[in-house]
Amino acid sequence: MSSDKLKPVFDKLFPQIDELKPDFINVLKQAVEIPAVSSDESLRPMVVKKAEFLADQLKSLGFHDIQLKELGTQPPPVTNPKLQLPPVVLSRYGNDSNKKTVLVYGHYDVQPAQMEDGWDTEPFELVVDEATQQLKGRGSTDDTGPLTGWLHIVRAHIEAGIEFPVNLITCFEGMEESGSLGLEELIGREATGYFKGVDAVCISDNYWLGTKKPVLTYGLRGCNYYQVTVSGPKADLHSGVFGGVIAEPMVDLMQILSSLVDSQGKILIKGIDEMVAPVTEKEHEIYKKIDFSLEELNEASGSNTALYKTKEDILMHRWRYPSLSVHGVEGAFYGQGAKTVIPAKVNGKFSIRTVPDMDSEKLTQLVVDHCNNAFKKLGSPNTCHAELIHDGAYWVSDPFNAQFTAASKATQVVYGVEPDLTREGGSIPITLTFEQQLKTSVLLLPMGRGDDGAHSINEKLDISNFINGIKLMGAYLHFYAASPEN
Ligand SMILES: C[C@H](N)C(=O)N[C@@H](Cc1c[nH]cn1)C(=O)O
Ligand SMILES: [Zn+2]
Ligand SMILES: [Zn+2]
Repeated sequence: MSSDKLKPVFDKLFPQIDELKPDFINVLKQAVEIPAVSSDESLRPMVVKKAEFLADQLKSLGFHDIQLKELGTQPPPVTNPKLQLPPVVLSRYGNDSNKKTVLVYGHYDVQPAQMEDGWDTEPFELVVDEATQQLKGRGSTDDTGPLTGWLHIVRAHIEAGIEFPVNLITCFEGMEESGSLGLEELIGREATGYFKGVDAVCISDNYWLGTKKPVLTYGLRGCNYYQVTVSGPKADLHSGVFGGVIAEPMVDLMQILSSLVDSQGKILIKGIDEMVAPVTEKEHEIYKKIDFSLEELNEASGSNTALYKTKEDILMHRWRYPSLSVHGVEGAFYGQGAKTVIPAKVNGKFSIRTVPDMDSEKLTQLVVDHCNNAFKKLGSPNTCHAELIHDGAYWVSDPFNAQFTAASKATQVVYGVEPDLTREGGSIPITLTFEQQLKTSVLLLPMGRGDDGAHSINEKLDISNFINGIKLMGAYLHFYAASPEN
């Protein structure tokens, strides 16, 4: 359908969204205040509380068949073997057999955040910064802001008296930041149940490449997350008494971790490069068209530490090559001051972003063998164990199908430009499962910008991205509803 035919709808809908801005920000504020950190076992009740908050919101908007689906206990490694996974929030808005059905996925869990990390404001308080016109707080862009956008677009239709163009199903999970544990099985179970008849899946959980140009995303890297544990003495020890006398786990761990990747970002584990799909001639054309620069990367990272200088190299290393990042060490001294301790047991955490055609199981075998060999070479009397914590698949799709066409038209209406077609360096582990189990296409429709600081300190969402992002969701649903194909 042409934009002209939908103009009367947008002329009513968009001013309504503008008018509801304070209410939308208020709902986001309440949601951000719940510290739903999925990786912190002690905060699991908060993750559940946020699911209940969302269920209440959905109920008040008239969503029906709202279900908090339990996923059972969290599999190891976990401290509390009885720890329950947070529920998946399923709900429906509309049930008209003449309309298409769109499933929207988002995650209500967030990454950890503490003032000590260097935040300027309390991470679990949404700060409306009038000077910068930004919303600041953990989850503002990843993914509480975009997730609540789906609720807001329903509210705007109700208030404006506009018929909602599709049947909507929500699938909001609370474990995305921790590997989407349990969700794959739920989708398998519900493919012919709750999710029967889904025509398309839309996910708003990634970011524009830069800060100015909207994008639609057709690819994600996967993520295999590992921990390597080195254990020695029974308890932490005094380094004056035992230093130089016993083998230190932390020293062993540092050597294992430094054998994984070099300072140029080259992965040193043998056999990985051979699994990566070769670069094609045609591929180079894709990078040329993308609006991005080294300067934008430097601005977003707040540094001049880029490993690559050209746009093509940067994009290829973000999108189509694997990377290995070392995240941290559990069990080691990390606070201020000068504690003279020898940690007894340390877990090094690292992950590998995966790309076509890497095989997750084969990769894990290579990683475990590499860590065991690196440890063996040390001749240490300590013990070492390397294991996979979770894995999530990479995903690449066709960016010219009916959903992408609808979203491209919507972007032109809302932002006045044709979006760039991008891939994402991050991961949304469940994307491929939706595509395969529901046999539908998946569209990634990002709301925030590349400099939003997701997973970092001072995470923000520009108010204009929040409001235009909600308009974009609405326009996409209208264009998709009117498109002749699925
Ligand atoms: C892109 C998305 N918003 C996100 O942040 N995903 C996480 C998913 C993940 C995988 N393992 C742990 N978390 C990410 O890319 O890190
Ligand atoms: Zn996310
Ligand atoms: Zn995230």
